[in-house]
This record gives sequence, structure tokens and C-alpha cells, in this order.
Amino acid sequence: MEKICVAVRVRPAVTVSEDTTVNGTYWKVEENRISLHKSNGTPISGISYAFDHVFDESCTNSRVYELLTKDLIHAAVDGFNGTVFAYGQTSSGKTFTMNGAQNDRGIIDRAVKDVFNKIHMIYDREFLIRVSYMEIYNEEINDLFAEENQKLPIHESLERSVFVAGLKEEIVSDAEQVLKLIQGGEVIRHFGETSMNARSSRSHTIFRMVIESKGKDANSSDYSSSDAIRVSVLNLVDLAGSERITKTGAGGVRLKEGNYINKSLMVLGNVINKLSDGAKQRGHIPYRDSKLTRILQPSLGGNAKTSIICTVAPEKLHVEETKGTLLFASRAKRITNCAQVNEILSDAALLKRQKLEIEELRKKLKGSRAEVLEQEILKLRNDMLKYELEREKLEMELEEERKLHKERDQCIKEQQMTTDNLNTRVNSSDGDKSSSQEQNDGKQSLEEFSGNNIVFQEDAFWNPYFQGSSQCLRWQTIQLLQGA
Ligand SMILES: Nc1ncnc2c1ncn2[C@@H]1O[C@H](COP(=O)(O)OP(=O)(O)OP(=O)(O)O)[C@@H](O)[C@H]1O
Repeated sequence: MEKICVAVRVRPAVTVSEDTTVNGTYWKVEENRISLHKSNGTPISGISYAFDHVFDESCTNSRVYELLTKDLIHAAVDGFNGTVFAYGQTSSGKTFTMNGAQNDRGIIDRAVKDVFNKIHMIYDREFLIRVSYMEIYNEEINDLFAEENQKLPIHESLERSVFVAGLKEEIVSDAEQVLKLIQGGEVIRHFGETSMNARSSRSHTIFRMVIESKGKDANSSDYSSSDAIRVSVLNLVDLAGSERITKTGAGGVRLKEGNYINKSLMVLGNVINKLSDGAKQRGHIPYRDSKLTRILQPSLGGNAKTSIICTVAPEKLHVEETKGTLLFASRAKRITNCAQVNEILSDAALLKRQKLEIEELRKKLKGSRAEVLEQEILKLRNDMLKYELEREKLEMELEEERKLHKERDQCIKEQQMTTDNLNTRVNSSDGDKSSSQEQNDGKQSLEEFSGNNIVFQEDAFWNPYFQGSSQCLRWQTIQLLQGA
């Protein structure tokens, strides 16, 4: 999360008759602060604003570029979206700042050259640059690279986010080529003379560079420098200036243009207001209320680094407009964007990245409580494994036991049968020889097991000792009988 970078630039006073110190007030610039003072030097309370930078009338475009936009342009080459726009009342110096003058090249010119200088110094990536140039005139989008492309629609898709359908994109290889294309666009851009500016921009323009890059070394272990493709969008915007119709005295075409300009700037102001309210109070952001805010949506509170140059006129005549611009600037200063490198990953790159991330997390876990937990989990897992083995062993023993039990039952049955047979034989041969004493005891008579010389007592088979193998059962029975 980072705040939008906001600067105020005061243009030189244009007419001697509008002496800034006459009639009571003047704007004073001190470091990064601008405040309104009375002609006697006392500050007017409540009208003092601090920004990231405040540039006085002596400041050059070169300095504005260095302090406010250079880093952003370099970040765009590294994969961050970036937007720079100039905002201010008509004739306050927006076009001078963005497009420059003959002896002082503007931000766009410097940015284009800087982009190419920077990419020529990056040896491990290859770049593909595409540029487009459009204007929003009377709330319609026209292509400044192809005059026939007028009234272009805005579309939205998951892949491309918000985009202007049918806009011509030129693939470019050097700065000179780009600057020539821009010059061509300037010829068809809508300018017009007003009472306040001999060459007033009657449209908002958006010059766009799409910077794509890819690592040259595909075998590198660093995913970000090899397989991932970075795509960033750099918008350089020159807005038309707000104007008071009462001041300009415009009529006809100029009046219509002025109304459209004011309306779209009002929507921009509303969006800025809402965004500056903070995430909780903000509610619905009216991006869709104008083409300008729709196109700039990612740059306002979205995934982009944004710098705003608010231009003001120092003359007392414009003091109310200047106050309005400063209010806009101070609200914009409260907005936070969330810029991140835009990468498109192939499956291989994704895998590589995930592996690295897992490795990173492992490193972070080391030395923390998580490591102790990990060991505890390992110990529990070992214990579980031990119990599992024990359970299997017991199950096998149980199975063995069942088998023995079955054998024993079988054996009992066989012995029962033998006993029955013997009894039948004894009964039939001895007849009434059985002693009455034995019958009274309720015990069955002892039988001699022919062939083995072993004597069994029927009761003994139900003795608990008979649990076990049939061999053991026999031995226990014998012992019992011997002891009896
Ligand atoms: N910093 C500056 N130094 C010197 N001249 C400047 C500066 N800023 C503006 N000017 C001059 O002031 C005049 C108006 O400037 P510019 O056309 O850039 O205003 P603008 O804000 O773009 O106006 P509009 O909104 O009407 O297009 C131009 O003649 C320009 O050269």
C-alpha cells in the first residue's frame, strides 16, 4: 500500500497587470508547502497546504520529472503500472508540464526516452513496447494514432480489465519513433482558443505505453527473471482544464466543450473525494460516471503507482480556482494505491515460484514455536505407528487363539464320543455292577482309555485349565486326574 504522490506546481505569472502581490494576497512557496499570505506578509489562516513537493515558478520540467516521476517510470519498466497526470484550471500549465515547450521538454518526452534508456541497460530481459494515444473529447474517445477511429467504446474483461476497444497500438523500438507518433497525434488533438488560453486543450489525452518483458535466461532458478512475463501499463495524462464559463465568456462550441470538461473533472473530483474518505466510509466509487475515471480506475485506488501534478496560476484573479485545485490535491494525497509487479506465469514458472515460497516458509518456521510443534507431531506420528504394529500383532495372536479354540472344541467332541462309546460298552458288560456310592456323588465313573492307558474324567473337560492347545489340554487333564 502506498500513498499517491502529489505535487503542486505554480506557473509564472503571465501578465504584469495581474501583479500577484497587489490587491491583498499572494501565494508563498516554502519547501513542500504553499500558503496564501496577505500583501503585508501575514499568512491567511487555514489556507496552507503541504504536499510531497511544491514547485515554484522558477522550476523546470526537468526538475519536476526528476523529483516526481522518474522513479515511477523506472518502476513501470520493472513491471509496476504507473500513471502521471496533470490537473488544474485552464491555462495553469498542464500541457506545458506534460508536453513541454521548445526549450523545456515535458514529462512525456522525458519518460519515453527514459524508458528506452532503462531497458537498454537491462541485459537479462527482452522487452516489447506498445504505445497508443487517445483523447476524450466531449465524452467520446478518439484515436490519436488513427484519425478514422472515432467514438471508441470502453470494454471490460477479466484478462484485460478496462480497455478501449479498437484503439490502435503501435509496436515501437526506440524513443524517436514514439515521439514522432505523438507529434502526429498532437496534430489531430482538439485544441481551441479561449479568452484564457490561446491554445487550450479541449480534450483529455492519455498517452499509454504497455511494457512487456521476459527473462532471456530460461534456465535460471530465479522464476521472476526467467519464465514470468511482466506486463505493465504506463499512462501519461494531460487533462483539459476546468474553466468558469463566466470568466471565459465561452459560447457555442467552446461552451459545449467547457461543459463536458467541467462535468468529467467533477466526476474525477467525486472519485477522489470518495477514495480519500478511507476504506470504511468510502462506499460506492463512481468510476463509471465518466470515461476518464473509468479508464483511470486502476490508477485511482488500484494497482498502480500514481503521481499527480496539480498546476496552479498565481494571479489573484484565479485565487478561488487555485484554492479548489489545492483542495483536490490535498484529498488526492490521502488516497492509497496497492501497486504490485504484474506477472503472467507459465505452469513451470508457477511451480518454481511455489517451491521457492514453500522453502521460504520453511525457513521462517525454523526457530519459531512451529518447529516445536512439528517435532511433537512427528513424535505422535511415531507413537501411532507403534500402536498400529502392536494392534496388528494382537490381531494375529487372537486369530491363533481362535484356531486353537476350534481345535480344542473338535478334540472335546471326539473325546466325548469315545467316552460315550466306552460307557455304552461298560454299561452293557457290568450291568448292575455300578456302585450306588458313585451314583450318589453324581459323578460319572472313571473310564480307562484303551490303548493309551490314560484315564479321563468327563468333568475335567470343562475346567478352565483346559484353555489352550489340545496338547496342553491333555496334559492338564492328566495332572488333574493324577492329583485327584
Ligand atoms: N511553468 C511554466 N513556465 C513557463 N510558461 C508556462 C509554464 N506553465 C505554463 N506556461 C505557459 O502558460 C500558458 C498556458 O499553459 P498551458 O497551455 O500549459 O495550460 P493548460 O493548463 O494546459 O491549459 P488548458 O487547460 O487550457 O489546456 C502557455 O503559454 C504556457 O507556455
